[in-house]
Amino acid sequence: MEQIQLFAEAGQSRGLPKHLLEYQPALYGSKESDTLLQFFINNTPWQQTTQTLWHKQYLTPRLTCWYGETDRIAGLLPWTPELQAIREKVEPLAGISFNCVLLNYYRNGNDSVAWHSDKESVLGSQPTIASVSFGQVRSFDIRNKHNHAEKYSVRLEHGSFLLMKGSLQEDWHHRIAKSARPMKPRVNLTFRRVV
Ligand SMILES: O=C(O)CCC(=O)C(=O)O
Ligand SMILES: [Fe+2]
Repeated sequence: MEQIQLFAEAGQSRGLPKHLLEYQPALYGSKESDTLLQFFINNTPWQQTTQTLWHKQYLTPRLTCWYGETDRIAGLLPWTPELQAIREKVEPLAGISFNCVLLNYYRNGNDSVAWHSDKESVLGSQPTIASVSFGQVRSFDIRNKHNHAEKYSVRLEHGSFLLMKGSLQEDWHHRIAKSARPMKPRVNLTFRRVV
């Protein structure tokens, strides 16, 4: 029997469930990825929101910004040419169209996103989400909600593409963990379709 491979050095761990995640390392070449990383860092009106945990408010440990064109979410900024271009590149790979995108800015290893799934009702059941990453390679971990021992990790490289689909949001949690090692900035874009 094959053993689950955890935390591969780069790219996707062996045995990554293909019906849940599709990984493509170089959607963008490294020069273009450098330009896009700097562009998004410098030209996005980043916000640090708050989260409530056990009746106490905490700053979300990363910066975020929403863009798109749906009435179902308030306060979306209009698409920019740069985001439109990326959207047009990922839509054929995803096989669906997207109407909003969440930008995440992880400034260093202390920035993170805790275990969660993206299963807001506005995304419908079994949403397909396209994720594009620029900058520091970070580990994207998934673990089965019903069996935490079942887990995988993908190292999301500069310019990479990851498609989340099927029952990923229903049956699995995902996260970008903090790192004790020094980490350079990373920007991630998750394209979603609000229905
Ligand atoms: O930064 C990432 O790769 C994941 C971000 C994420 O999970 C989200 O935006 O919901
Ligand atoms: Fe997520």
